[in-house]
Amino acid sequence: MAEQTGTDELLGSLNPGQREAAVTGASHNLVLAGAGTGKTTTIVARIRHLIRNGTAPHRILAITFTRRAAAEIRARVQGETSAMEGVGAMTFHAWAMREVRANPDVFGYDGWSVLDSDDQAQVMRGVLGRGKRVEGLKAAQIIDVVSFARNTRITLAEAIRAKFPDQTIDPKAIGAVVRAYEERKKERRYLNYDDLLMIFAARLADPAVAEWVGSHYDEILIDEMQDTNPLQWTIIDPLVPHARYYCVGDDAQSIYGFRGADFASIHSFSERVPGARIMRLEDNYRSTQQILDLSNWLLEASELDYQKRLRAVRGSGPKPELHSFETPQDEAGWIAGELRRAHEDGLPWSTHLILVRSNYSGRAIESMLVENDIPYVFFGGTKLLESAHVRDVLSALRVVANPDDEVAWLRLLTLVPRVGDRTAVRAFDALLAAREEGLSARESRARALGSMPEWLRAGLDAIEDAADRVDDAVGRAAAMLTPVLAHKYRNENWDARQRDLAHVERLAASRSSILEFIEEYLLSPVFTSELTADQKDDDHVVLSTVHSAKGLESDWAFCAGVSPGAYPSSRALGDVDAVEEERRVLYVALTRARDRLCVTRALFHTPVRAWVGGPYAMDVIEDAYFLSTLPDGLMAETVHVPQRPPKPVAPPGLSGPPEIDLGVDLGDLGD
Ligand SMILES: Nc1ncnc2c1ncn2[C@@H]1O[C@H](COP(=O)(O)OP(=O)(O)OP(=O)(O)O)[C@@H](O)[C@H]1O
Repeated sequence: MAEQTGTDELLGSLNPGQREAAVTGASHNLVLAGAGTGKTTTIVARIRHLIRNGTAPHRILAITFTRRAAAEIRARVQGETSAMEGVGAMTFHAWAMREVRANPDVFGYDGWSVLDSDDQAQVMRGVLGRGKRVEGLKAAQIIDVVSFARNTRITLAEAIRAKFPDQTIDPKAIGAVVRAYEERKKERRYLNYDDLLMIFAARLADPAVAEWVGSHYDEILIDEMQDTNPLQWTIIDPLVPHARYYCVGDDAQSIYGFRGADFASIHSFSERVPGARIMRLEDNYRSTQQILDLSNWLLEASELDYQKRLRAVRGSGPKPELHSFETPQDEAGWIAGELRRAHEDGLPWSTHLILVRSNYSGRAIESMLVENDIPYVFFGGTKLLESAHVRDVLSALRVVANPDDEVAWLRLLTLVPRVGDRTAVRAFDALLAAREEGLSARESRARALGSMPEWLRAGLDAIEDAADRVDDAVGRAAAMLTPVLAHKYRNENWDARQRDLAHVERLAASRSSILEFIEEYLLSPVFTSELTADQKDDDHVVLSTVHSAKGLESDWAFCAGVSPGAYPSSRALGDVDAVEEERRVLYVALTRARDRLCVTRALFHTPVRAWVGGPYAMDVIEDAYFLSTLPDGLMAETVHVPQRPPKPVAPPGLSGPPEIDLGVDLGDLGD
């Protein structure tokens, strides 16, 4: 294809390398670049450039890693002009879901419902409870290893060896359990996230289907290419002859290996996508050179050659700070204090980003932010559709959308006062029997739920009547269950939970079916605090797990919990690839700050030693700790010794232990 020539004002602000990457005329392209070098900026410029040169927005598809990234690309492409509206931007799962759901004739599986990980574990527990056992593994671990096998396209036996190298578990027992689980899924018409990708990929293997799907798009852009896995490649490969690919990635930011991502695949990109042009960007526009020196050092300390040395366009700034505390509480308290001080000095809350390793470690910071009245959004906190009260309401919608959905039925039925597990199972069996006789869903409910309160049947019928107005259906489900939920959650913040239900109703507006709505938000979740922040003060601090921090940046970034046993995680020790992935997690965290980077850690706290635990001794953990070889001069170090109040000394007249009668007064029992 000839190089395109139309211009967009955004192109004028790019450097020559970025500009070249944005206007490339090659059919397939890979932009391979380090943190903060403008990959997202370049994708946005590319899409705008394509549209200016005549590509219809709806023929452009941008695949992103999260819903948030998709929304950002859409917003930045559109800018002020409606001419740019209509670009598809979504995750791989959302894309697969959309194609599969929109074309049941091509893909099948109409009316099958998608389970999230908790529900999958529930189904697996059901299988394990029926006499099948795997010593040493929990339901969720078996689900994980199956998913790993499918995403990396290896056998279950290989996945078991990779995931549990030191454990003596019986692979045959896992095999038997997994077979039973798969049968159960089929009976109940359940799909999981991987199934959607597999259905899409399996049909794309038919060249006629690939040609047809490819004909919907002129260009498919993929962000965060380093985190694509072999299963996703089975979707990418068949479309190579039919669409143009524009992929963007950074091998040093690959942090999803544990889910099967294979960053090496971007090194063989030009073999997999013949004729692809590879372009590199090296100038970092985000951070000061001192922040990049630390990040560069971290990568250079690796045995792998990442070939990355970031240069700061912005020049110098203060050294990154390293703050050591006695306990995680001291650490969180100091961060909250810094934020408050900065705010009092006139800096907006949005100046700050706090990065944590896990949801669990985020909670300590979260409670400190609440205590200090600091508005925040937590990317990585509770997912809206996974919180208990929302799942309760969704169960009523799910049984209407898929009457075979056992997990949802049992959840719904056990919400009914005085209905326990046994009664719920009996009612479900009666429902199945009625359906097997050929009764409709509504007739089956009328027959099988005879002993249940009238509101349940009437409520489900009302939801079914509104099934194609999904927000109305959500409203009806919430109204039906409000009395029981208000009681169930009476001591657990019911008011806030009710607000979440109103959010769910709002999100459901304009969705075309219950299943589509639920799947969309299960596959690309929103966090509860994202929704409440919309309504609250717009100015807020962002607290994020590093894994949810892709693409984020801020003037000040606090990387919390950078302690021995956390970087690398002691669970990764002994596995070279896993330790390397831990390095990249820290690299992503360090490269988020523009001006001030504060790395914090709790060093002397004995419970930390107890938590890290595992088979490794503390000296092994300390040796592996990335910052144990930190050269002098890269960071400004402060050790915070807590100021404990002095112990009061008693005057001499008060000393000498008195003898105190510690016995209880027995009253007249002693007589
Ligand atoms: N040519 C440029 N001139 C000025 N600023 C730029 C330029 N390119 C990018 N930037 C700015 O640099 C910052 C980083 O850019 P961007 O987020 O696009 O990088 P990225 O490569 O996607 O980063 P990461 O992979 O680390 O998330 C942004 O604030 C962006 O506005």
